[in-house]
Amino acid sequence: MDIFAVPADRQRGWYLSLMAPNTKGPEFAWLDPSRLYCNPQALADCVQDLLGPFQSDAIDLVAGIDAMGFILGASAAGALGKGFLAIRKAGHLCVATQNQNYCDYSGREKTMEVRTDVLKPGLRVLIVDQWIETGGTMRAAIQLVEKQGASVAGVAAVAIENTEGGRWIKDNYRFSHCVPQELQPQVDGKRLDSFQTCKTTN
Ligand SMILES: O=P(O)(O)OC[C@H]1O[C@H](OP(=O)(O)OP(=O)(O)O)[C@H](O)[C@@H]1O
Ligand SMILES: Nc1ncnc2[nH]cnc12
Repeated sequence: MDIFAVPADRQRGWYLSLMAPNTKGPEFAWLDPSRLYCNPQALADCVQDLLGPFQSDAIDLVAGIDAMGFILGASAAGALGKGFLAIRKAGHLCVATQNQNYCDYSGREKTMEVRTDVLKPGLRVLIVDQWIETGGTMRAAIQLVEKQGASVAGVAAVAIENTEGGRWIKDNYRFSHCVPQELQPQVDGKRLDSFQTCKTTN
């Protein structure tokens, strides 16, 4: 697989085939999307697809979730000409923070935090993360933004799995993702046909 190759037609979600399957076992997420960020056209198209549904929406600030959400979030902020707020896993920020406990796909209890000197009522925030599986992580980020009185303008991730938490997000917020309808069953089944190519050529 040439990870820098770009197909001539660049069909919607073409870059999703750059995502790599988990080869390390059940303690890890079932795939790693981050190889697509190495291809500049893939990253640009992914960010454009994430921002498409928000074209006519007012967004004041983009928030990205620690860690991989920083990459897409900061890219989206740059594309929009807006600032970027880091929502962090707890224990890193040396300033006053508000915390939120949550549970993610790993089943482990976690805490995330955000600084208290940026968010305020009236601020419209687009929250970006790499992936939404159970939705626990994104829900915690939403709670942090809303607890400080800001509003969630939308939620964006490469994929939103069809889980209870994923559906809750789609039912309650404006959202975007990059998965074409015909690929969604593969995402929900946690196995992409494109993994076959990874296996034979990597
Ligand atoms: O919907 P959920 O079940 O809550 O899972 C989604 C979260 O899990 C992944 O991050 P992870 O914590 O693995 O960390 P990383 O971003 O540092 O890779 C992903 O990027 C989301 O942040
Ligand atoms: N990065 C990721 N890839 C796939 N599934 C996930 N579930 C949570 N994070 C994920």
